[in-house]
Amino acid sequence: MSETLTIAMPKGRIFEEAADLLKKAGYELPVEIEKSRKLILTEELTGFRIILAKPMDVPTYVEHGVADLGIAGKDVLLEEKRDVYEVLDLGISVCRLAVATLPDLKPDPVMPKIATKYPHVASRFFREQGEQVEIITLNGSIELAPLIGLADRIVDIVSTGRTLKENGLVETEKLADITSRLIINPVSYRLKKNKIDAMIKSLSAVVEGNAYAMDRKR
Ligand SMILES: Nc1ncnc2c1ncn2[C@@H]1O[C@H](COP(=O)(O)OP(=O)(O)OP(=O)(O)O)[C@@H](O)[C@H]1O
Ligand SMILES: O=P(O)(O)OC[C@H]1O[C@H](OP(=O)(O)OP(=O)(O)O)[C@H](O)[C@@H]1O
Repeated sequence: MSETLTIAMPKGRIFEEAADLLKKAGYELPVEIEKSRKLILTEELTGFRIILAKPMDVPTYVEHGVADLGIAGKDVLLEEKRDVYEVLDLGISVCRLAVATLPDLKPDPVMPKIATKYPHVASRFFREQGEQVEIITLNGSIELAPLIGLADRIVDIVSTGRTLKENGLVETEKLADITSRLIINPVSYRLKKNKIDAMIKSLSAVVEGNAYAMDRKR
């Protein structure tokens, strides 16, 4: 039997763009993937197996080798620092990690509070800036924190800037540009090198084609 490749795909907003890339690269996805509640799906023809995971958990599945490959946001990789190879910038789910605040807020002069879903990234950033802060970890709706008096600033994803604008917040610093990446388990890469290299090659061609099309649009 030919060896199976298992890929951890993030549910949620990355899924559609990632699925589109895979299809364009010649990897058919199981037909039921759009409407099923199943979390493991196999493409019958190729034996290609897909597990559907929370975006933050994708690197965990790949590090432990239960998935050979995965697709994860750079934000997640910066936060988690897992033992995986990051082999390709897929150029999808483009956004940035940034600091934002209310424009007229008087920050706590002793120990400003920073609300975020990315406590490690935020701690590193403020440590490097030489600023002492208290990190408050939240799981979502981060923009709420300064509005309700829980934090002085936030570190969060900004894409269109609409969420900041509609909540009267302003971006003050950028921490990192973010896109989704293809990650690989180091052992899988040794054992299934040919198949994985073939996938990297065909995905790279699609990513390059997309970037070229974007450039032409500008
Ligand atoms: N507004 C956005 N625009 C573009 N990309 C984004 C945006 N927000 C997040 N992302 C990227 O998409 C990834 C997944 O985001 P998503 O909101 O689906 O996940 P999540 O917030 O971790 O999951 P959940 O909402 O299920 O808890 C992030 O890790 C980031 O790389
Ligand atoms: O700049 P924008 O285009 O407005 O996008 C940014 C928003 O998108 C993400 O939130 P998400 O929708 O994932 O919800 P969450 O707050 O529950 O994480 C992020 O956390 C911001 O809140």
